[in-house]
Amino acid sequence: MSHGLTLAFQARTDFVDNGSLAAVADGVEVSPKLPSWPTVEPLLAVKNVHLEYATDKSIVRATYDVSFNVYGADRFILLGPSGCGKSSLLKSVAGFLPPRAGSIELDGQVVRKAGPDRVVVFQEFDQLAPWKTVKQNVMFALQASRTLGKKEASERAEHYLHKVGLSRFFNAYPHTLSGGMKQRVAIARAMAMEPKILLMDEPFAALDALTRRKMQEELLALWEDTKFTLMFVTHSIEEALVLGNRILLLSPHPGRVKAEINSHQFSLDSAGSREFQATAQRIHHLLFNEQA
Ligand SMILES: Nc1ncnc2c1ncn2[C@@H]1O[C@H](COP(=O)(O)OP(=O)(O)OP(=O)(O)O)[C@@H](O)[C@H]1O
Repeated sequence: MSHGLTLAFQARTDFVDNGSLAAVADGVEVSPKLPSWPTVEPLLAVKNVHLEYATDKSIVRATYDVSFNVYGADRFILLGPSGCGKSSLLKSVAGFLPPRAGSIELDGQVVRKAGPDRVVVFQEFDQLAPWKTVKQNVMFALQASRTLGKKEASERAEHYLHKVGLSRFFNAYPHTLSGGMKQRVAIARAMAMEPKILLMDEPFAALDALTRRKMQEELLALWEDTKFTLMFVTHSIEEALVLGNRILLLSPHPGRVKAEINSHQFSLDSAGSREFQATAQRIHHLLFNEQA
């Protein structure tokens, strides 16, 4: 299956990269100052964001001066070691964690709180209401957010449950589903909201390797189908390369931007290729501060 993006996309990502970032096309080149091309507005603009948590004893800095842009139909990956602030950035974009400094704008509007235009899928299998059926879980989000009335919510829920292969499970309760099926419900519920950006925080990390691979295939097939905008957190280099068209590399705690990489040329089929392995190796070096 091919999920590479068009040449137009390639040009776009190249000219919008910040010259101060190490933009590593194919994992190798640091971008020079680029020529002035027509401007394409980002869907999501994260500018100089510092994130902090105040605990009883101290202030924990989660990220330091992080900037990046996400464009429509990007599969944008946040990749970095444990504790570098990936989930915190996702939470901040979702509107749950206000930046200590800097700004986050979605479609030109400053993000100040959570909203139905940003929906998060988490890693945990207990994201679903256990007392509601699969279909009720999907409908609930649509109705509670006043996105749709009951009839339309029912139709939309069925539509997205079909898409994730759960047509036969509308009336099942979450405890009767496997981990992969629960994640499919969570994905259907999020997609049914038709958010401007779908936020995923290591959604497949708790699944066994075979199911994880299947879910990656399914997510890419969904993306081929609807070309939604995705921001996806992982600490797996392989998962980042397979799923993403652009990858932001973050340094260890507190997270800073190390580099931005174009990875649209890779697919699940290329995972064993020499180019894929070489790029994975270079990312590893970049992440851990070794000579690339
Ligand atoms: N609620 C919180 N209170 C205090 N500190 C927190 C809180 N949540 C996260 N942190 C701290 O912020 C930093 C970034 O955490 P975050 O969970 O965003 O990292 P991460 O890159 O997603 O890690 P992982 O890959 O392990 O999930 C860490 O030092 C973490 O201990």
